[in-house]
Amino acid sequence: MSTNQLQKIYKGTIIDSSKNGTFRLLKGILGISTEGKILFREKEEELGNITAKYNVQKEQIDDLERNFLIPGFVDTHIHGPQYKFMGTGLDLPLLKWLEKYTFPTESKFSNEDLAKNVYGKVIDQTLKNGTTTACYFATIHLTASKIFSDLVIQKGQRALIGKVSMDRNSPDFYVEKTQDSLDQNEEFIKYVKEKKNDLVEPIVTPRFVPTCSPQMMKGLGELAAKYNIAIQSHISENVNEVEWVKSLHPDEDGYAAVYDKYGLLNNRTIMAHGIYLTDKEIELFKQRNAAVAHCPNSNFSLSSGVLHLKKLLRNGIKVGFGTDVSGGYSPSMMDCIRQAIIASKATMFNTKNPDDELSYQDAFYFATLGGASALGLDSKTGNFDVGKDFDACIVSPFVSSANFHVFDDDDDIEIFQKFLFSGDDRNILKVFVKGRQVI
Ligand SMILES: O=c1[nH]c(=O)c2nc[nH]c2[nH]1
Ligand SMILES: [Zn+2]
Repeated sequence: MSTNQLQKIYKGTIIDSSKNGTFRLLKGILGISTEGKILFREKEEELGNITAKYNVQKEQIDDLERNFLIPGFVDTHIHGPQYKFMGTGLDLPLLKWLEKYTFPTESKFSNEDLAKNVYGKVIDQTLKNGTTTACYFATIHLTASKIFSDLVIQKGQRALIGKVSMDRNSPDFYVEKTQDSLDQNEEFIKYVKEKKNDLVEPIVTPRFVPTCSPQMMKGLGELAAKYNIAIQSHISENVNEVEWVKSLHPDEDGYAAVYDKYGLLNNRTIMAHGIYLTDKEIELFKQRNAAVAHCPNSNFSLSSGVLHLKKLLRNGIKVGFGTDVSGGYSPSMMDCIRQAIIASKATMFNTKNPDDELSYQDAFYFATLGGASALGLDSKTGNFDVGKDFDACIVSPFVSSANFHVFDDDDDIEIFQKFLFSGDDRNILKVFVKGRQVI
């Protein structure tokens, strides 16, 4: 291997999860290539051999000292435009919340200046919080969605972006005609694909069954198949929503069956929430190898309910974590980790089964590699396996502004837990996506 392929070596504490979800803490070295890929992941003792093999220069070695390296977070469900009202309007349950706050705000994204302003800020804010991959909903507006994709590319985040589709049961100021929507979706898909940016992809995005007619869902299923792209939507988040879907589709065998009928439930599908999925629907998810985005902050904030995460996992369902800004009030995946752990404890209070609790190690996995797998991106990101892109955060537990302190007798695992539960973006010093420093 020629020497110019090696860009940099990080030496120090490297924390991630293995493919099977095992928590790993390595005192080691991580080699990054000039293309931003991971060249090697070795124990520190190998530094001498590696130095000789790659003719490493001193200035190529970055000693992390007491800082540590973690994979960037993967937010599998976030609404870019809703960043505008994040932290407000959490007094209503889903359907009323959509009507009173969400649709009026999203409808304003016909304004390109507003789109530039809000989309720029949500990308900056999530990157600052260590989210290197985000799966975004935009709005129904084609131009604003294009602006969103341009900004993501410019700022260097890895992302899936969907122009939202909705042609029924929507206010007259925020609704599309079916064929117009399908045409504009196709234009958006082509627009993003033609950028040939290997970090950003389009994703087919029916808002949810109540706002999408059968013709719309059928057309979107066909677009996803034609362009071989991913699909995202919402499912079984709220009891009234589930009842509504039943009344709209009385002949179908459940909410998941409606998506399935229109080709929207497959191994590139990620559905947010899934709190009220029946056993039969979980089985259908399993058969289709579809994923669930667990959004605990939103589930609490909109009083939707508590997902029985471990039940999905025991049934072999792929799961990622999502902030669901702004049903969720935090853009941070560390908040999501904490709320997922709390949600699992709430489940355990009911079931009395200690195995229903989520460990911090597992929560960290779902916020990184688990999310990448749920989005079909695990060959590229999610941990520090050789050959993947270097999507990472350098974390410092020692910044003076931090929300916690480290004491002399704290070991690495304790320091990591302090960061995970009590830390925040002040501890995230640098963020990289495919080797490019984006923060
Ligand atoms: O949390 C949610 N946020 C939304 O914007 C939405 N739309 C449909 N269902 C939804 N759930
Ligand atoms: Zn959502």
